[in-house]
Amino acid sequence: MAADALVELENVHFARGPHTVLDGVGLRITQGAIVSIMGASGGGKTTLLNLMAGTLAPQAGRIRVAGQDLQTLNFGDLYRLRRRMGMLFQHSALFTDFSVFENVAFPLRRHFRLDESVLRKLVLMKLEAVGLRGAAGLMPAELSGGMGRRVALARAMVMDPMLIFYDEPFTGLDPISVGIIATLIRRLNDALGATSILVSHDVQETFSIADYGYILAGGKIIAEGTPDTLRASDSELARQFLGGKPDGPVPFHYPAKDDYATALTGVWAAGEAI
Ligand SMILES: Nc1ncnc2c1ncn2[C@@H]1O[C@H](COP(=O)(O)OP(=O)(O)OP(=O)(O)O)[C@@H](O)[C@H]1O
Repeated sequence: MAADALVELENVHFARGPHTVLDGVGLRITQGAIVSIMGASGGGKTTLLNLMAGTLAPQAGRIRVAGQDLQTLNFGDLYRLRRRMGMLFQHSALFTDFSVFENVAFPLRRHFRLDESVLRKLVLMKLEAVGLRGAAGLMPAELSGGMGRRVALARAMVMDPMLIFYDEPFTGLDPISVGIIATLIRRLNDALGATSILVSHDVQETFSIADYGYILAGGKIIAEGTPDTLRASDSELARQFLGGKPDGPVPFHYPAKDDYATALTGVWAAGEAI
């Protein structure tokens, strides 16, 4: 593995039954970077995150994280490695019966036996970093969507992870909250000396904080580079995706057996393709 690569995938194949999701994916994520993974819905981005986190295993290829080959790790070593990873999902997934403080404290309580005073310090430090120390005593139901996402961010960071996965962290937020979350992702990544991998459809916000990006289509990486390189990509697929164009290499129309005029006059059975 190259000296400064924290995550490296080589020729990774992953299928669900007969459906190939990833077809020979290779990528290299540099230590300290924020890297975005983009692509059309259902293209395998979340699958890719799960493979890097070791919660799914590929049918072929290699995945190395922090110099360790995930496929050769035993359960204990994989568990220890995964403890050094943080995750933030689209739905903040806060525990509704726990206060903000207890939500953020949860990973620490689960993995360590800490004095309450130490735990309190660690939790409040992370809540302060996301601007919500004052909300420590609130319940999740009392938070706005943006606040909830910030609490989830504090929880994802509370163990000082080396690697943080974000799956659609901006979805469902107003533009101000999106900007706050994006800024926090960059700031916390740099303050913790972490590496972040970000799946998002929000091209503008993602490119404002990402150092490098990959675009996934048809199970393969079809473009990669800095945000500027990707914006200037001559790949039609990349341009269609980044420009949000409804038609292009990914067609607007679901494939049909007949042309439109024939379909209007034809007869067909229920469920038959027309
Ligand atoms: N648990 C599962 N069982 C069966 N198929 C699945 C499962 N999870 C995902 N898939 C399929 O794998 C493919 C890739 O899904 P994945 O969620 O990785 O895509 P994605 O790019 O993250 O999509 P989106 O942007 O919509 O979240 C899809 O065809 C999806 O239907």
